[in-house]
Amino acid sequence: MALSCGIVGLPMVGKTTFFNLLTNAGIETSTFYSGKTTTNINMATVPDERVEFLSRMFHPKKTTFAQIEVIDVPGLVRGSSEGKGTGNEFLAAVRDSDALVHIVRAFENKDVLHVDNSLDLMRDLETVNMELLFADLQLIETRLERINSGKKKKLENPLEETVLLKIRDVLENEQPVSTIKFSDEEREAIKHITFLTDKPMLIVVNLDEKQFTSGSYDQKEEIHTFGTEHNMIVLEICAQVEAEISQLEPEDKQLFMEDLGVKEPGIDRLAKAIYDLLGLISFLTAGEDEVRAWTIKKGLSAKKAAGKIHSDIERGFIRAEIVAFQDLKEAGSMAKAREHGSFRLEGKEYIVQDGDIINFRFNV
Ligand SMILES: Nc1ncnc2c1ncn2[C@@H]1O[C@H](COP(=O)(O)OP(=O)(O)OP(=O)(O)O)[C@@H](O)[C@H]1O
Ligand SMILES: [Mg+2]
Repeated sequence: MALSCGIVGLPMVGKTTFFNLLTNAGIETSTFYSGKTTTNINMATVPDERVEFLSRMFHPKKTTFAQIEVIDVPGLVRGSSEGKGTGNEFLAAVRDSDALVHIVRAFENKDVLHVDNSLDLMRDLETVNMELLFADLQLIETRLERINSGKKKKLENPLEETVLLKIRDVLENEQPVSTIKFSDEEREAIKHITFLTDKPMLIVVNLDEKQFTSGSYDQKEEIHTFGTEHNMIVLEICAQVEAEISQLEPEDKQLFMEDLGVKEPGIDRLAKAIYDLLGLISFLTAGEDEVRAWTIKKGLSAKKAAGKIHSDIERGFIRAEIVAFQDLKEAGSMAKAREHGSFRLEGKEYIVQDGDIINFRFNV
């Protein structure tokens, strides 16, 4: 299963524009708030110069980059607890995602209405965070009702109700679930429920061209302080211009990016931030058939990493033959890397490192 991230934010902040930028989906955006209720789901390719390098070296039949599933839901409106708006219902679509990308609007654009009629990043951030919190509260209420409706009660883990009540208290004090320390038993009792306010979150500030090139905008400091205090990465992008640039021919692309002062395209920076946030790394496999990047949790053993490719390789694992990407790149060819003694044979307990190029030896 691919890693997934859900894009949330107020209406008209550039969520779909950002989604298009990441996935090249070309979904129509508009300057007016249509109240559209479509959820867009598509895959974003994680750019990886190592894959490109290996692909040039091996000329494989197939080159496969890592992918991230991106889910774009309609904007959230304040007051879902009082039944306002429809966007909030669509949060169900992002409930199972691995991380949330929270877009806030900094861009000035007279043609695009702001739902609260003014620009205020901190207010907007708060509004959306509160909606996520309400959605979690609603989930708890529904669950508690079901438990207390009698029939189900004896089937459930008796601890579940206690834990839910504990979480409800925290949410009612306007604190996210992520602030709660659970014991292992408590985690176990609620493992079938996922909370939006428990998910790793990335803040993406959507700037206009002027703000982006100058690097300054109102409340910049506040938002970065908020990010630091809440363990959230803050990324600044100019979704609209970057989306336009991403449609250009490669040569023009480079030119316009330099013009805008973009050193790294939005998707590169987002992917890095998400990998960072979730503690992920990539290892690579390379051969004449396929060059491919695989995404795993940091700290995984070689045997477990093999299972990512196929359960047979995990089960029949013998050894992993590994060369670090950097060593191969410096050597220039597999043969040279071998001459330099850069190849290592590692056992099943070896902890896979980012950029390891691995050839698994196995026996089935
Ligand atoms: N960085 C930017 N600078 C200027 N205008 C922008 C920027 N990003 C997006 N816009 C404009 O804002 C408008 C709304 O964008 P978009 O449709 O992506 O928002 P949305 O958050 O998906 O809205 P909804 O909640 O209705 O789905 C579009 O006209 C888009 O071109
Ligand atoms: Mg949209």
